[in-house]
Amino acid sequence: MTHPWIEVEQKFVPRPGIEDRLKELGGTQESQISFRDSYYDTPELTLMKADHWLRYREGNGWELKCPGAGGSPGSHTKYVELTAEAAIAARLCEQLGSGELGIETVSDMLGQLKLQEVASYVTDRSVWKLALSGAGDEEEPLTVDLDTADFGYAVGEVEALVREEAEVPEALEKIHSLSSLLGVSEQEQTPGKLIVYLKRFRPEDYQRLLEKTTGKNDEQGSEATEN
Ligand SMILES: Cc1ncc(C[n+]2csc(CCOP(=O)(O)OP(=O)(O)OP(=O)(O)O)c2C)c(N)n1
Ligand SMILES: [Mg+2]
Repeated sequence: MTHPWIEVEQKFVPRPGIEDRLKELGGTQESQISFRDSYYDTPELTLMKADHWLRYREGNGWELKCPGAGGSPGSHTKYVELTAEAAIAARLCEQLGSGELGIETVSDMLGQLKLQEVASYVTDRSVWKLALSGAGDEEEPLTVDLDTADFGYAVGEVEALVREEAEVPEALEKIHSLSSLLGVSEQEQTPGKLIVYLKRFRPEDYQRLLEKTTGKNDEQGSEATEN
């Protein structure tokens, strides 16, 4: 079986003129897309509290982001993204302590696992690719996503996808270099769309998430602010 991708990313607040800056740095706009994400969890937010993020992305299907090994110090995050339904189903059973359900499609297990929709919104995304000068031809360029959610929140992210844990430090170095060229501060803690959505529209759930027991991801939770 192929390893799932490890997604290493840093979010930032897109400042005016960001597209011009990306062009100056040799970036090219790859696509402009629009998609709806619907996030699911138990009424107690068991998954999110354990840093697991289950969503249905229209056009892509089910996706589950789980924490990568080793934690995520600083302002970046690192997640393993599962997209194979059987793998997602197995991880959900494990995480929710339900034992084997004998069901391999996520839609069919929602009811038994008490998973319900907690957020749903459309994102307009402008996708940019940029190779840092000095990087070899064979190097994967970095991706910069400029997102605007339909509830009026804009956020950017610099992202690298790697296959192996050993590639994470190099990916981080590249992300930090590009972030600094884009004028993104190392200390910047920019919340993602879902966190801002919960804060605005599901404040009780947002509080529940903030009150989660101490763990390695608390630093992200406690420092998140809505800009
Ligand atoms: C306060 C706080 N913020 C973020 C997290 C982590 N987190 C929150 S929601 C969440 C899931 C949503 O991930 P995100 O990258 O923000 O979504 P999006 O950019 O639309 O998807 P992509 O196309 O990149 O796959 C995570 C990992 C946390 N645990 N606590
Ligand atoms: Mg992201």
